[in-house]
Amino acid sequence: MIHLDTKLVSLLEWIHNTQDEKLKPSSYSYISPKLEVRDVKGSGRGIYTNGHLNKSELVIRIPPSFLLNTTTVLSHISKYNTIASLSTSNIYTPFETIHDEFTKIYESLTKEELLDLSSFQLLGMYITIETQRGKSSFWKPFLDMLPSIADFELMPLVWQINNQHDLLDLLPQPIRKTSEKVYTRFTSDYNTVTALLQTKIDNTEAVLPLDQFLLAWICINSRCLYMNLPTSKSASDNFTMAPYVDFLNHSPNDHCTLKIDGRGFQVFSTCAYSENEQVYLSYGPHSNDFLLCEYGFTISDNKWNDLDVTEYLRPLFTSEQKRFLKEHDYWGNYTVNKEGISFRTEVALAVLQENTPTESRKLMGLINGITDGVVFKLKSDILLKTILNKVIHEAEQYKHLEFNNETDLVTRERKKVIGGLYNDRVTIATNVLSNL
Ligand SMILES: C[S@@+](CC[C@H](N)C(=O)[O-])C[C@H]1O[C@@H](n2cnc3c(N)ncnc32)[C@H](O)[C@@H]1O
Repeated sequence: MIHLDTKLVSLLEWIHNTQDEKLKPSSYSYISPKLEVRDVKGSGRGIYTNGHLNKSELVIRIPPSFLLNTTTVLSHISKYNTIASLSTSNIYTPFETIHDEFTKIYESLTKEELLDLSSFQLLGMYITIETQRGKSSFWKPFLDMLPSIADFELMPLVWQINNQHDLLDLLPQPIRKTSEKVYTRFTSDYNTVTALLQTKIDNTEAVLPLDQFLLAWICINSRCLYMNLPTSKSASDNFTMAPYVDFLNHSPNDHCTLKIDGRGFQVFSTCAYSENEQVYLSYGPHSNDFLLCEYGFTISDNKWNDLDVTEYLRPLFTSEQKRFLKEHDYWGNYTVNKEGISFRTEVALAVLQENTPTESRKLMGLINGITDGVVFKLKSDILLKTILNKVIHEAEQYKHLEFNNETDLVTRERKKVIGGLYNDRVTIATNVLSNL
């Protein structure tokens, strides 16, 4: 039996709220009675079956009004604002509005200012504010169930915000770069929202504390699901947060599938389940490097792992070779995985063998798919062997981190995960080497 805590009970009651008279019975929220939320060691909460599930069975449906995205946020804000045109007719918003110091901010935002924000910025600001509004927020049952920052202690973004450079310095270089990009995205969003609020209020730091915006931003990043929205400006804005669906943990293999239509967000099983099985969703074909930087976790034997060898190859190109690669869109992102080398890497290794690549018919033959590039293979393999041996040699020096015995438990777990990333690198490099 699971312990259904009171917050979960409130969430379920809220999700099943049928006050929205515009909803037809067929589009009411639905959570299969054969599902339950349980704590899962090492991965927060997850969804389990408590009975047999058939293949292709509808297991969850969350109607549009309970999805948190630009459409619903703009509809809710427009209740405090004269920007009626931002409200969308099929979104239920409570008839009674509760006014407080925070809703004054909503009142003061113009349509242009709101529409200028990206989805991440708008939702980051909204979640940070609504969390502080407590009981006055329509979204309280959902916000109460979001994780805490402690759930993201493995995420390098958190180390960076806390200035833990000693840990960041231990990361393999390509992963540092990935994490740097996440940090840049975060700071840009935080600065944009802060700058906007500074034009409205005097106490921006109190309304938008860095740590709370950070948590909201990470929750969005790790729980958003992509769907087309009428209010989105770009493809990257097309996402939603979906209560309850967001308890699904990731597995590289699909165990359920999503369907999005006018009735909202629906989840169907893609295989039969027995009782007591965890129901997973694949977040995408993500390597451990990506999962750690974007979601704060890694998985063992991840079939999507790859090894980025760009930094080993980059210094070897002459300026002419570099220009050639750029012109043909093959500059950077050179990877190998357990299956072998990517085509980009194969092209890069071939280019290194041609002093005047623009004049090489062999090279163009390879790029255009006319030849199989076998003429380059011998030298490519020799160079690749040198690089992979270097990767292994470097990684061997950090692998021990996986078995560190730090007294501080958080540091121990963080170092373990770093050691695991080096181990992943050794595994891939060894695999590729054995096939050369
Ligand atoms: C969409 S949420 C899934 C529900 C989440 N476990 C919770 O407690 O709310 C995504 C987050 O769950 C955790 N997670 C998901 N899949 C995981 C897995 N396979 N192993 C470890 N943690 C996982 C990570 O913290 C990730 O950022």
